[in-house]
Parts: sequence; structure tokens; C-alpha cells
Amino acid sequence: MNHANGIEAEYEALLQFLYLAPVGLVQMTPDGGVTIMNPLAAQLLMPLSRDGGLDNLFRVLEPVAPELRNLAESFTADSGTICDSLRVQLTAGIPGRVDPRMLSVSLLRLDAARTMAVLTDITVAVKRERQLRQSEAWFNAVLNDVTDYALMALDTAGRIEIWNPGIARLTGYDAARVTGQSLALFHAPGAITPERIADRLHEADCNGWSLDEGWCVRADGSRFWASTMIAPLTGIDDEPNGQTEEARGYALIIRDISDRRDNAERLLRESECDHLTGIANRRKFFQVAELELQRWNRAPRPLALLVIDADHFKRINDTWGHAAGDAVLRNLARTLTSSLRDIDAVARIGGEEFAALLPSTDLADAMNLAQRLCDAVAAQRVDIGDSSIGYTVSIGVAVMHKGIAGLDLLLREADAGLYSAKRAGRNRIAHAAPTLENA
Ligand SMILES: Nc1nc2c(ncn2[C@@H]2O[C@H](COP(=O)(O)OP(=O)(O)OP(=O)(O)O)[C@@H](O)[C@H]2O)c(=O)[nH]1
Repeated sequence: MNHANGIEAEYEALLQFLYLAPVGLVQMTPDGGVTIMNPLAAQLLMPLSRDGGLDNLFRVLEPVAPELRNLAESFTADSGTICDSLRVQLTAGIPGRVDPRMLSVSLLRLDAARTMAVLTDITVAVKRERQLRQSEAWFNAVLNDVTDYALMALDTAGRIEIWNPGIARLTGYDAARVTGQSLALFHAPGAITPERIADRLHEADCNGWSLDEGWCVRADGSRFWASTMIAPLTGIDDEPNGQTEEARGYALIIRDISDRRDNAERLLRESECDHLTGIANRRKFFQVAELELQRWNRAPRPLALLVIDADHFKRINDTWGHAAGDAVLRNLARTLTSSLRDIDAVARIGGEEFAALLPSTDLADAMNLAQRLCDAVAAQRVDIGDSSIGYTVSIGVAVMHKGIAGLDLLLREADAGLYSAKRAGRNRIAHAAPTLENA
């Protein structure tokens, strides 16, 4: 075989490899300009492309992974791993019916001119992982050492009736303060609503148990990471027409699992945080919202979604520089979190786009809140060197209703409101009436 034939054969083999590789492979310039892409990469990315073009990977992935461009820009070495298996959520899915579409993205700098992206569809793997984590959490809650738990009996309305001494050890409350109180006592003010408690009791009735993990608060105000499990207590009652089993109340077990939050869990939490603003990222938002929508499907209650988008943000970047744009986004995140309750899920879901999911909030309340947020943002000044700049947002409002099968559709309605607010001149809020298709 002569030299030219050798090169041709090698080239053929390379093309075949690219064609058949079970992962998406993209070779690009450091700023994301695509030079080569295999068919699987095109297939994975095409649904994200707004205009059918796939010429820049960072631009295509910006709505779902705005951090990629920053990660690549801040990577200064000539070669090495820029990010490894970063999870990107492509779609929200439909609770109980369609799983969210997940992509894993790794970026490798090959040399100063070339960066390689490896894209893997991990939808099925993530679903299995979630199922495993749920059963692991369940076993942890039930089987592990029982020295650090508080056990109490709740009445049918979720008020505390009977307790074990562990309550005082774990929470610092004494019996007199606990009896007759709602279990909201162990949560920060505003972190749990009566409706959420009712949902958990209902969930326990339906599934045999309701397990949750999150922050609990001691009598002295200090926080601890806890798993809380509620299980129905049933009894046999004599009824005129025979014996029936009926709920007599619930058992509640609170366990301090702060020390169990090992590295893996911390890493997971970090992977749920937006790198720029420190609030939840799109992935975390979709997870929380999926749970919220499952709750809604079991027991519909008012549930509102706000999509908040910075106005003329490109102009801010162009006029004041990207770092100033970043400062505005951080200010916006702070303004939103300080104006919302703990129970509201607020996240950065795209470049300059944020979302807030508001349980127990009807349309009128959501509109009021959106207007307050809009006004609070317009009153902000962000210091940039010697200057200080103002900015505004537009907000689309949507509320959950029967015609909405999943988060994608709820987001679509909020986006329609956002679009109206932008078209009407920005720095305003709008609610788009449900489309006929969703009504
Ligand atoms: N500074 C900064 N800019 C970002 C970030 N993510 C996205 N952007 C920029 O946000 C801008 C969004 O611009 P557009 O989508 O055109 O929207 P806009 O200029 O806000 O206009 P309207 O939404 O119509 O009011 C783009 O220029 C993005 O590059 C980020 O993390 N930091």
C-alpha cells in the first residue's frame, strides 16, 4: 500500500468511526465554532437549534447550559479537560409519562485551536439513578442507627400528639411547646405551607409513606439537614356495618442526616447551583417543578409560574461589558430571592432568563407578586466601576390548569405572557390566556 492509499484508508476508518461512534462528537474552535460533527451529535443537538443551524455549539446550548461558554473561556491551559460529564436538561418531560431528556457534555481542549465536545444521551441512566437514590433514601431512613431520630405521632390534621424524648435531643423543643403544634414548627417560617403538609399526609395515605429531605430548624433557630418520613397509623374500628380500617393519624420520623451528606451529595447539590448567581440552575428547577406538578396532579391547588427576562440585556453587555452584565444577573438573582418565600422555587433557567414556581398562589396573587418584582428590579442600581446602572425585567405569568400536561406546556404559557410583555414595551408583566390547544 503506498503512502497516499494509506492516508486515504486511515481517513475512511476515521469517518467510519465518527459515523458509528455511540456518542455525539463535535470538534470546534475555542469559541464554539463547529468544524466537524458526527451524525449522532447533530441528531442530539438539532431539537435545540432555533434556526436549524448548528454552527456554534455554545450558541446552540446557551438556553440550556449558559455556563459552557464561560467554562471554556475561563480555561487557560492549552490542553486538558474543561468540564467532565456536565449534565444538561434538554426538556422538562411530562410527570409520570415522558422522562426529561438529559444530555451529558464533556469538553476537552485538544490544543490552542481545537476543542472537542463529547455528548451522550443519559436520559435512561438518569432515570435509573433517580429510582436508585429514592430507594436508598428509603432504606437509610428506615434501617440505619436510630439514635439520632425524633419520633412522634400526628393526628389526622398533622398536629403533634405524642413524642419520644429524641425530640428534645434533636430539635431542642420541650414537650410542652410541641404538643398540639403543626409539624411546620420544625421548618423555617414560610418554608412549608399548610397545603404542602396536607399533600404529604395525602401522599402517605396513598403510598404508605411520604419521604422528604431538606432543612429543618431547631428551637434555637439553627438548621440541620433532615430526612422526614410520614407513615399512616391505621387502626381497626368497630363500625355498625362491620370492621373497617381507618387512618388514626400518622407517625413522623425526623432524622438528622447532616453527617450523611457526603461528598457525592455535596457535589450533586453543587451541580444543581448556577455558577454565576448561586441560585438553583435549570436542572434543579426542572426537578423541583416536576415534583410540584406531580403534587398538583394528585391534589390540584393554585400553582403559578413566572418567567422573568432581563430587558435589552444584549445592550447592557454591549455598552458596559460582559462583566457588568454578569453583575446585573447576580443583582437580579438576589432581588428575586429576597422578594420570594422559601417555598418558592427560583432558578436561572437560561442566559438572562429566570423562573419562579409559586405553590399555593392563584392568578391574582401571582400578578400582584410579578408586578412587585418588576417594580423592585426597576428600583435597583448596580455599581459598575464609578457608574451605577439600572435595568428592568419583563415577566410572563402562567397558572397551572387542567389543560396543561406538563412543565413544558406551563413554561410555554408563561413564555407567551413574556412575549406579550416584551412586545408591549418591556418593564411590565403579562399573562397570556391559555391557548385553545391547552385550555
Ligand atoms: N453577561 C452575560 N451575558 C449573557 C449571559 N448569558 C447570556 N447572555 C447574553 O444575553 C443576551 C440576550 O440577548 P437577547 O436574547 O437578544 O435579548 P435582549 O437583548 O435581552 O432583548 P429582549 O429580551 O428582547 O429585551 C445575549 O447577548 C447573550 O450573549 C451571561 O451569563 N452573562
